[in-house]
Amino acid sequence: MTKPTIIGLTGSIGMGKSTVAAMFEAAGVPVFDADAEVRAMQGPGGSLNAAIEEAFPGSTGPEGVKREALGKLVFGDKEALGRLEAIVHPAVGKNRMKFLSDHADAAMILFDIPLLFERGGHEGVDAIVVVSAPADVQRERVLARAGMTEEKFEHILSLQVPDSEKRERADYVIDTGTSLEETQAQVAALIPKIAARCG
Ligand SMILES: CC(C)(COP(=O)(O)OP(=O)(O)OC[C@H]1O[C@@H](n2cnc3c(N)ncnc32)[C@H](O)[C@@H]1O)[C@@H](O)C(=O)NCCC(=O)NCCS
Ligand SMILES: Nc1ncnc2c1ncn2[C@@H]1O[C@H](COP(=O)(O)OP(=O)(O)OP(=O)(O)O)[C@@H](O)[C@H]1O
Repeated sequence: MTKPTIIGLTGSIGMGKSTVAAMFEAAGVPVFDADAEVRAMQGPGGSLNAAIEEAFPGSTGPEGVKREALGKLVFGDKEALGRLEAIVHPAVGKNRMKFLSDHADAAMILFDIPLLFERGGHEGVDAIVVVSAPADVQRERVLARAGMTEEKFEHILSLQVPDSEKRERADYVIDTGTSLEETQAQVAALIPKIAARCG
């Protein structure tokens, strides 16, 4: 049996990863969403909550991890973020391997991984797709989110490989600074291209 072609989808904060991943999924490509995995493992009864509570006392409750409060603790404190990542990332990696074996017969699968370059995940994928929009569009989108501040946004940006570098390292770039329809058309055109390149 041939192995599925693995697409690694990434992009900086607010660039449109989740939106573009949903477009791939609607086109029939199974999607592994790293952020969604984290949210599930940090939700009510989540498997990571006990370890996170131990490392960050008071950071969880019946609703699971208090994300905004934990974000305030770790975004701005590299050591604290490192401790959180050491709890979260191995669990995400394990789930990704399970997803891969569960979809071993798919022609193509997509990993939506915000920190693909930062964590070296790009080495395990067949095609890297970066979602990107002009910086002013990104800023406007992110600052419109509840609980977001200029300071938090700048700090998160400083933790991520810059958009310009991501674009350079991409096999394909999807522009999300345009309408959703135009982005959708780019996704529809890209799928057969990746199939032809990797198949
Ligand atoms: C600290 C947490 C609880 C805050 O949750 P919250 O819902 O407020 O923010 P959210 O997860 O949507 O992240 C906001 C933005 O920051 C980015 N981000 C999150 N964690 C990191 C990180 N470790 N390094 C760089 N960017 C990050 C996200 O990709 C997103 O663009 C959460 O981000 C978390 O658990 N982060 C650590 C796990 C992680 O690295 N997740 C991202 C990749 S799987
Ligand atoms: N052409 C477009 N393509 C993608 N998203 C768009 C487009 N036009 C507007 N948007 C909006 O931009 C936002 C992008 O958010 P999305 O959650 O997809 O980004 P993300 O990269 O997954 O964010 P994060 O890094 O914070 O998890 C959505 O609200 C989406 O509706």
